[in-house]
Amino acid sequence: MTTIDRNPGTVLTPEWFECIQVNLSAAERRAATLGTRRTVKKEYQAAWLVKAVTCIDLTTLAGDDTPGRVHRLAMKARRPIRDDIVAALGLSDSPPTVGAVCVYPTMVAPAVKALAGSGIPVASVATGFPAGLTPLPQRLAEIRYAVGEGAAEIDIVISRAHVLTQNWQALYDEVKSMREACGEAHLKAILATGDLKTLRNVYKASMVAMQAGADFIKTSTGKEDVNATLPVGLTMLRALRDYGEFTGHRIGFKPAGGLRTAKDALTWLSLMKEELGRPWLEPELFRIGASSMLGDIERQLEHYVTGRYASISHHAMA
Ligand SMILES: O=C[C@H](O)COP(=O)(O)O
Repeated sequence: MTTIDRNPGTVLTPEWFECIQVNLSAAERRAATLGTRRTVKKEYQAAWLVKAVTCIDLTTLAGDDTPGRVHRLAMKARRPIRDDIVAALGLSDSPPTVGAVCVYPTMVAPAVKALAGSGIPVASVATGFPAGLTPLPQRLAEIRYAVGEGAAEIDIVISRAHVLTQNWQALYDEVKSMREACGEAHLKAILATGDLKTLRNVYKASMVAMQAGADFIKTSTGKEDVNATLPVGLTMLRALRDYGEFTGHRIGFKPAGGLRTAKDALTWLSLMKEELGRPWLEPELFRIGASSMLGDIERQLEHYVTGRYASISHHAMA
């Protein structure tokens, strides 16, 4: 795995975002053509789908999660594609694994245990996920708990109120304190973009989170009414690119929520490649947060190697 230098952040610099304008119809137009204009076929599509698998944060974030479910998910994370398909793809020497397994804090320990020796990191949501409305000291304590249990990545949620009231200093201070609580664990800042009302707010929140030291910016919790959309993704990637131009730092991106199909994976990979180029097609800089996308990808790969579609019930549900 390539190591990317962590984002040290900057001081809060409103000049980088306060006058930003985002053209909604241009963003929507661009998003609408992405899945049609650029299509990858046959062996290229298979290669892209394998790439997508390596970038998945395989997720379970349900009230009825149990150590047993997390264990099963971890086994799927180790072997996300069936052995016969992997063999037919010629990948048996280095079978793909997923980018990470993402769980609630109390499920970190079983996940770490089940993934021991695999090199697959455990990501934990924290900070009062999904609403983020518990008091800050408890939110920071939750990060420290998850890190103590062995989480290598922490998916924090921001206080949407700070964005909706344009209180950039409060948002910056919050994310910076969370980054400090993370220590060596990487911080992914979930902006919950479906709650932020405008693309301008999405751009500004992205920029403030990066200035406060976020290693990744992530669209959604999967629990908002509207989760990852392409116009939002495009806006966040423009902020990420601008931040890179200002600072020289590469920040990761994670669309999440409602992404279910192989086609979704291909579309988001296309967006990454067009906006940021090849370096962002690696798990160090790109993750897809998904609880139920892997089954469709495996099915498409099976079709590629056998020429037939298996029933969806033949594949694992993740
Ligand atoms: O962070 C990941 C999301 O919670 C996953 O959302 P999903 O269940 O809609 O795939």
